[in-house]
Amino acid sequence: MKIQEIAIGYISIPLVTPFKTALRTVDSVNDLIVKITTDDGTEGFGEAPPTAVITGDTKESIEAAIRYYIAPAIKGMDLEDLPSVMEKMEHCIAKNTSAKAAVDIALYDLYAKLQKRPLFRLLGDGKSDKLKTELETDLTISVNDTEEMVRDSISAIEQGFRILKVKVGKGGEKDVERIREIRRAVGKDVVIRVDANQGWTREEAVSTIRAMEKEDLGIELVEQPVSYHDFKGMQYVTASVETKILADESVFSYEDAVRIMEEHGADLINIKLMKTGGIHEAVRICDAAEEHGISCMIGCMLESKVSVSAGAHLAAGRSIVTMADLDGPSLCREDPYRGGPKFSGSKISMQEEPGIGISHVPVEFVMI
Ligand SMILES: C[C@H](N)C(=O)N[C@H](CCC(=O)O)C(=O)O
Ligand SMILES: [Mg+2]
Repeated sequence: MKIQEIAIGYISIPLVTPFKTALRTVDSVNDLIVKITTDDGTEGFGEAPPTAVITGDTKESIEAAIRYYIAPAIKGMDLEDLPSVMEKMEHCIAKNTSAKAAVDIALYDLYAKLQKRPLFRLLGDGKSDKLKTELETDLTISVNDTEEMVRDSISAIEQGFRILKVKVGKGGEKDVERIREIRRAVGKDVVIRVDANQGWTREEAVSTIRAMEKEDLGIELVEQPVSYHDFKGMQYVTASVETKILADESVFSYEDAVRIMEEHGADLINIKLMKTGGIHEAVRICDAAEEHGISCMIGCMLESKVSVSAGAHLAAGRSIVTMADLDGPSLCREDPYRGGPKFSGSKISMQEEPGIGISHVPVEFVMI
């Protein structure tokens, strides 16, 4: 099957509440959607968010990378030789991981449709007994005043979430207060993950995490305590606290992941398709993590159901993925799509439709 047409469009979905991290505040998802059609008329869909503060990718740069570099490089190629298509895409332009992810997701969607199999079954690591048909995602609690975060946490529990991903990174002592009050309000059985989004210095990270340990706040993990390029800082924090440290913004590529694993820059890794440039590189990271015995999370940026579903397929297929931060659709006020995994509160149920499963994408596409 040859790649015949590539088209792009945009989707805009308001969020239930503003999404606030140490890095940014946003109140809607505004993502590029890509549609790729093969010469037999099969369609595959992908998505990319412009998360400029993390990936460096903007709406304009994502569109330009696809229009002027990726599309001309891969049009006409045979999808059955997927590794060659991926190699061509990787080398036609450096970085631009969100643009690559959107195209990679659409290509994997098509590839699995051509095999008439759901993507998660194709991505399985051979341990068929480990394939998951249901995932549990956490829900993000934005960083705000403590009282508001407590209210949001209680509301998340009332909606059926049992795992909270609490955003901090805005003042160490204040962050300890935030987590203390949330723990007090939700009780001891709720899992609390803490994400500092690079908001602390090394010293602040260690003293803040130790304070949480001293108060026995029961934190499952702390995500990206320090700046993404402070590798020594990541090593220092990981070695200095009992709590597990999860690398997010520090790991984009396979090489980043291997360095973190071999040089103890973190205990765990958060794989996001928008950082890896899609499923192809993400699978390589899962393979390496398996070799090193390092558990992974599959996370998402502020994305809607097309690309978050692709992340769910990867999480379901790979046994080394033990945690899901795939709450993009839950943060959106509406679901404009049809088909694909079912997102119902904290539960994500995989379906047996071929490909990723998304069948209706209400976007005006323009051929490029
Ligand atoms: C949406 C997801 N739960 C999340 O928190 N992702 C962030 C980055 C999201 C963004 O700024 O778009 C993360 O894990 O750091
Ligand atoms: Mg994070």
